Amino acid sequence: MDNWNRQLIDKYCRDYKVGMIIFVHSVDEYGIDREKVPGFPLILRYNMALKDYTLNLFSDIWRITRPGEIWEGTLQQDDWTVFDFNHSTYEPLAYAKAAPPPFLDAGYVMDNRTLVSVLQDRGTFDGIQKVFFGNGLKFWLHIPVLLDVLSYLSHGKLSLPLERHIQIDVDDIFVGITGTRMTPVDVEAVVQAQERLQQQVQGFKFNLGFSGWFYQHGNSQENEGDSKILEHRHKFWWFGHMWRHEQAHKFTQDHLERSMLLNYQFAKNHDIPIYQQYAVAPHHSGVYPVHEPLYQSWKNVWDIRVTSTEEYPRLYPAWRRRGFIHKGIMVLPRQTCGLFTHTLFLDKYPGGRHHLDNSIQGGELFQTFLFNPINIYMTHMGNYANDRLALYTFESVIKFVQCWTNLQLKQVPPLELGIKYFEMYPEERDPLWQNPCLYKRHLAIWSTNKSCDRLPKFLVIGPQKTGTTALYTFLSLHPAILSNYNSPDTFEEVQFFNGNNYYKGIDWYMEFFPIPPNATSDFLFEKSATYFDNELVPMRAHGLIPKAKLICILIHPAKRAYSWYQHIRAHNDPIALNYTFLEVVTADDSAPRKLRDLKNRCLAPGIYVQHLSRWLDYFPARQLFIIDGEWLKSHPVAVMHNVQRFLHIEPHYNYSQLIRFDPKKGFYCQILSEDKNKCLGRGKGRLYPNMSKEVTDYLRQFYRKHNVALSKFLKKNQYRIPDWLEEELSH
Ligand SMILES: Nc1ncnc2c1ncn2[C@@H]1O[C@H](COP(=O)(O)OS(=O)(=O)O)[C@@H](OP(=O)(O)O)[C@H]1O
Repeated sequence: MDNWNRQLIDKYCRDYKVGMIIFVHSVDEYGIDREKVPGFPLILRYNMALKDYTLNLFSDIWRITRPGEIWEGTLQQDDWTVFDFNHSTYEPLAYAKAAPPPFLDAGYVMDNRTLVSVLQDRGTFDGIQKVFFGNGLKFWLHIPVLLDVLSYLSHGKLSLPLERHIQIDVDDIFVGITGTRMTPVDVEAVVQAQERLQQQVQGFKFNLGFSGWFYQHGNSQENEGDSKILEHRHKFWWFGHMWRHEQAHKFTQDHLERSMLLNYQFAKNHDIPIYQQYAVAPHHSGVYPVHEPLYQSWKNVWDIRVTSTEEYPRLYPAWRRRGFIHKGIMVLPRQTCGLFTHTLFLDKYPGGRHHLDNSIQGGELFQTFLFNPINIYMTHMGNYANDRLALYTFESVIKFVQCWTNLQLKQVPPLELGIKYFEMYPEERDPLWQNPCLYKRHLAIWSTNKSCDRLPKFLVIGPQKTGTTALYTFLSLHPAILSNYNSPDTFEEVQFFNGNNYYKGIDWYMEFFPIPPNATSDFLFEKSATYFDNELVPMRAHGLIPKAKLICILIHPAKRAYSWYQHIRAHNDPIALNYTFLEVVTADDSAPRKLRDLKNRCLAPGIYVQHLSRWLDYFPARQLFIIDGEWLKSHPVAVMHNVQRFLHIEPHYNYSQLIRFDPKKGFYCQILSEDKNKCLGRGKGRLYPNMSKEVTDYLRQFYRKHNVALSKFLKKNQYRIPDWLEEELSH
């Protein structure tokens, strides 16, 4: 780094007490095995092979990481950097011994001293705290160390809690083919393992999921195993499934409720304690993508409030899994423990036993514990039978976690866990619905009678009062374009992606669309003029219909604001009736709150550049078409020609045969017959006085900088500049 930049960074770090974390790579140049750091009493020694790694017991950095153990044996990489220093600012964080390099030169002399592989600089030398890692994060122990370093250098701001909540679901406790199910000795082993785990995980109990129909469906020993489980039933938590383990998405609510009721009755008959308000669905089916009847049946039969899945937003990558709340049911992310329905024996473990052991000893499973304050795991009954792979896995990883970390493991009932999760991650409460057809796994657990063809291919996004209804009407005249059905509340607008309708889910949304007779050539669409300026809509629309095209209309923002004011006056808005347009747009901080709110609702949508940028954060510019609203009024035939080209729609219609200017209305209207037109209602194309010069000047000033920015934005993204904007900027 050149000197000037380096000085700037150093000053920044000193002034704001910002620390540095430095990963030092060994120099890959023959003959260079050590270097002095210029200006520092520090020497880097390169390309070392190390063994027997240990942490400095006396460092005050440790929070999550627990020092005191030795990671024995030779470490994998042989290009470690170690640190020699000569100043009290330095304090070792980790040490190791030198291991013989893989290719020994003649005359090689083993260095038996303790070598420093992670070094803290307390900042007394140059005023900046630093931590040097003599290698990257491939060595597992550097990951918890890094977490502690982050916490330390951020003065506690970047810290994960020490508490780790754990829940282990044993799914399908009676389900499994003969020969793979639990026998009485397996059940005893589970009970004993649970007792051991209770010493390490406060409040621990296995959480057993059952489908009653399968009870006593194994061989005689396995049936005894089933009875044994019930003998011990009060030692566990239980959660209900479908009676015959059905995949929820294939069934109606009626069927699901009957199935759940049978299972419920089974639990009652066998005195199984079910009071946790938790359930999971076989194969994640119906949880996500959401099958509404499952949620409803859960509520009706079991009063379920919490569930978990690996499928939201997608199975891979596991670290991106999130939760959401739907219809009052908390859906928590479930973690991967490395055991699946089919992994029944340790020697059949995919990739071999060492693969599982690596995952436990610092690898994926260990890191899952490390990074997630809340962990829900699931395995199936078969992994508790036979060689009891699940018990081995969980007991080993918990032991490992306790050996190398200070994490406090505990378990709380699922409802409490759900509440805790969303207190920790409130931003995850709202779901982000995605298109089930874009992911094979989701498609496989989505109802076969649903189809993504019932989702729009394009959206007219607004903003309000720019001519969106006229465009909607003109579009609907095209034989290959099908609009949504009307909503009883919001008429031709569905208003799904903004506001509370979004929480009703995608089934609700799809009900607004016909099943297109020809899915490839037909274009479903909807227009909701309030989409344009809503903060959440671009993200949500992109989540569900990322390939959709978008159309928006821009008129002069002052004109738009005035039309909107007239619109809400016509709808008897008390504030708009009480205040003139000038009073609304010039309301300052001392004005009543309701007036200020109205002003904001009136003017904010017209800051077009802000909203358009947000849309382009999610959608590529080529998917968005911008119409000059003045042209839509005066030359709608030409505009519709361009819209059809943008949509690539066939057949290409000449709109002069469909619409014509109606002198009485003063706008273009649909041609019904030679002498009859059908125009938009009285609410569109209202008559009202012109804006006063005073308010025109005021708004011109108000929007000036936004319009300048808009023009730059449009140019940058290769859009045509609307005539009204050209003219505005020429003033
Ligand atoms: N063909 C045709 N017929 C009638 N009106 C037309 C037409 N083309 C554009 N306009 C202009 O559309 C304005 C209403 O805009 P919107 O339909 O977007 O309003 S809304 O947001 O849906 O309420 C409406 O605004 P006002 O003039 O203020 O009523 C019209 O100027």
